[in-house]
Amino acid sequence: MAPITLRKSCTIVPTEPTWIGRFPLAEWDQVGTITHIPTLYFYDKPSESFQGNVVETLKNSLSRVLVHFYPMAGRLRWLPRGRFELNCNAEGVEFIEAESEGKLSDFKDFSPTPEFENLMPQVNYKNPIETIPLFLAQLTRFKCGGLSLSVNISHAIVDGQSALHFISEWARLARGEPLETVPFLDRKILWAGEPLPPFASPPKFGHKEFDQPPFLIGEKDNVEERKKKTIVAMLKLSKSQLEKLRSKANGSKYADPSRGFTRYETVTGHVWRCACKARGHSPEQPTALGICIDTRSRMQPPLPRGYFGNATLDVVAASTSGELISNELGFAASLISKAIKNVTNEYMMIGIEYLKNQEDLKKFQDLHALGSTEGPFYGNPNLGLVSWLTLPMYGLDFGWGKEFYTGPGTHDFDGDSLILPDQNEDGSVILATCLQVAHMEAFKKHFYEDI
Ligand SMILES: COc1cc(/C=C/C(=O)SCCNC(=O)CCNC(=O)[C@H](O)C(C)(C)COP(=O)(O)OP(=O)(O)OC[C@H]2O[C@@H](n3cnc4c(N)ncnc43)[C@H](O)[C@@H]2OP(=O)(O)O)ccc1O
Repeated sequence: MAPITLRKSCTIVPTEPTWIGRFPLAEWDQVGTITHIPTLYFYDKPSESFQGNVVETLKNSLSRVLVHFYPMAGRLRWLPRGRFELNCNAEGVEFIEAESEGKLSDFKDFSPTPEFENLMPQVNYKNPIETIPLFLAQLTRFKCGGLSLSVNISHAIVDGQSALHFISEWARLARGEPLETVPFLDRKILWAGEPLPPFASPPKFGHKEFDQPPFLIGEKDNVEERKKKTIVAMLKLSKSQLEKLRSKANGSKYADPSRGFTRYETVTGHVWRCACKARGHSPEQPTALGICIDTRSRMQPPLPRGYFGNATLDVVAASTSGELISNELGFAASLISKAIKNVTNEYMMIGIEYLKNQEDLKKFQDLHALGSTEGPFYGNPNLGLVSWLTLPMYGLDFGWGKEFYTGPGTHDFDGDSLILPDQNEDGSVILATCLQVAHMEAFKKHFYEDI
């Protein structure tokens, strides 16, 4: 791919004074992925009808949106016992301008490749955490007049729902529209920095997600698996392939006829089985599947509209490869469905209480990007499949039209997978999966042949 030249980098601060001070974070902010998550938006050359200056439009609206979302302009600060808090100090976010000699058509299918790295603002985690911006954006202009906008947002501050809330309000302000949903900033609603209310009766703990996920039989840790070379594939399932899989799952004795399996349960069950087959596990191999749940509507009472933070919880479905493969698809889907149903208000509160009582949170933090060998690992023999099916992913219009392609940035950790709706809105879905190179071809074969 043609080289990309970084032209300018600047710090954007809120356009008005914002609240300054210590901002306690919730337990869910401080566990799981605490590094940045990149996403990329590609735009055709802005049409003549767009009168403004692209860079100035982006920068001005960014500084205005930061007034409402001022935590994004702050910095993290480590606390004792593997905890951290936010310092709301309005130090700002980073905005980078770059140029490419290439054309957008050089990207064949926009599958994340190592070249994507140059389109994304990089974060150096070797720098002290207090110096790292929580939001970075890079605008790259291509020779053909097309643009890419990549944003890289700290998962320690927000989950997918809140990240997309922030970005879409940024775009609204850029278009000259008012804010649609004022962010709800107070994380005390999730007991950030505060004790939980007492439980009415002694809580029953059944949280498998805090256990170490299984290792490959014969290995005493996951060190070797973490070192294996990985590759990403974007695999499309058409509407008819989805329907075929769903009727297969719903036709099984494990299906609940009153409800049927959802797309997520069906596809995730299928992916889990295919991964076990492709990895060539022995039948007794234990395997865990990580499921990310948005708790906003599951909490009692539900979290306020616009809750801005991390409100997701990871839960686990567990089985053995032999059980998953020898049983029909409905079996895998039913394990996923049960793990999700298990998440009641009490379950979530017990989980938060458990984290509050931990001596150190480091072992629950996924510091992949730091090359750490600690933190949960959902690579072989496990898998993590996050749904982006209902995230408002598409249609980011800053005034020169919607993007023609949006996608996740690079992710190169074995087992990390996402399922997202196809941008064409034709009822198909895309699985973005990262597996070991040694397993990917067999996985693809099963993924399509076992439908
Ligand atoms: C930091 O910067 C970032 C971050 C990110 C991204 C970060 C993340 O990945 S955080 C995690 C994002 N994902 C979630 O939060 C998961 C949300 N989904 C759930 O919690 C789901 O409930 C589930 C646990 C995955 C289970 O899903 P499902 O089996 O589909 O069951 P239901 O949710 O009950 O749905 C049933 C049925 O209803 C449809 N539906 C539900 N909600 C909606 C909706 N809002 N709109 C339309 N339809 C909805 C659902 O699709 C189901 O129907 P099907 O036909 O699909 O069966 C990124 C970028 C950054 O910068």
